[in-house]
Amino acid sequence: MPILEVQDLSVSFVQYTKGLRQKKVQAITSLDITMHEGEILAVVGSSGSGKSLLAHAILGILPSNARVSGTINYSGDELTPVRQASLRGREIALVPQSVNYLDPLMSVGAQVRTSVHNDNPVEVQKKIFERYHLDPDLDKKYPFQLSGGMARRTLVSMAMVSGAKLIIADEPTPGLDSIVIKEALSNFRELADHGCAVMMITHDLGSALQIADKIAIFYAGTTVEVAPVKDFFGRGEKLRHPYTKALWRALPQNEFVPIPGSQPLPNTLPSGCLFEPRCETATRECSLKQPKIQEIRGGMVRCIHAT
Ligand SMILES: Nc1ncnc2c1ncn2[C@@H]1O[C@H](COP(=O)(O)OP(=O)(O)OP(=O)(O)O)[C@@H](O)[C@H]1O
Ligand code: NI
Repeated sequence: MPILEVQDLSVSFVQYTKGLRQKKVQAITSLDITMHEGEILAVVGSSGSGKSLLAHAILGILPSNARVSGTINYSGDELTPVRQASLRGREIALVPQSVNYLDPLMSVGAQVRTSVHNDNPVEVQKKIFERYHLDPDLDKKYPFQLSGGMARRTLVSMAMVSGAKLIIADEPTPGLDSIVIKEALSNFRELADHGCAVMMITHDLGSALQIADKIAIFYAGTTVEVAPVKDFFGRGEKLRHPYTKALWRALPQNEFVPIPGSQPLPNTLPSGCLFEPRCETATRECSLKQPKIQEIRGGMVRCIHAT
């Protein structure tokens, strides 16, 4: 049974423009994702593709003006707002993208200790401080006294000690030095090898391929492909979606050619396939309606021409 199953998730925002006129911003459209225990799934997509919103939808921390539809199941049962509140920080932990999520009024050590649920908080906090090269003196300091890197290491520590079964790490490593990044990534691998499911959100396909088992490619608020890491080789012959192939070929170690054009904005989405305006292999049919996600060769893809 999957630990997490997101089906047909859509998230939109109503914005008021001049004269109280309403405008709908469709940030996530019909998004599907499945995760299993012991698995690291990397969610890869460019800025604005909906990665953080997916994380916030799973944790139940979307802003109040968000309109949500679709279902999210955790361990076989629906994640209702009540369940989200009771599982948050315990069974489901977030490493947030912004360091502003630290509580400004609580000392750093206390924040890490309150994240420990199944063990001795004082000992666990000491150990994790050592592991992430956080000075013992930081215990009594407050978030505003930390550098950006220290704050980020604190956030990663909090998820690591939580004992969560599902960890969602939203861009956990920017600004960290390479030793700490390696430590954090090997920690995620260790947790996954002990049965935890880890969702690793990043815009960097190259680093995602180094640690994940599966890659979900996001584009303009939906999953265009979910592929096992082993499919990323050569010229991308095994990949299923034109956007995934283009991203793979755009890596510096491959052809290093950028993809022309840009991702559509949430308030001007095309009515057909969201990638159609930039797709070299698009046909007229592609512009008519958004293709459904389908299973092909052990992966998922949203393209009518995929084989
Ligand atoms: N509160 C909000 N009101 C209106 N639009 C929003 C709101 N929050 C997010 N959006 C829009 O939803 C889209 C997806 O945002 P999201 O933060 O999930 O992107 P992301 O993939 O995490 O990007 P990044 O890599 O920059 O963190 C963006 O276009 C953003 O402008
Ligand atoms: Ni984000």
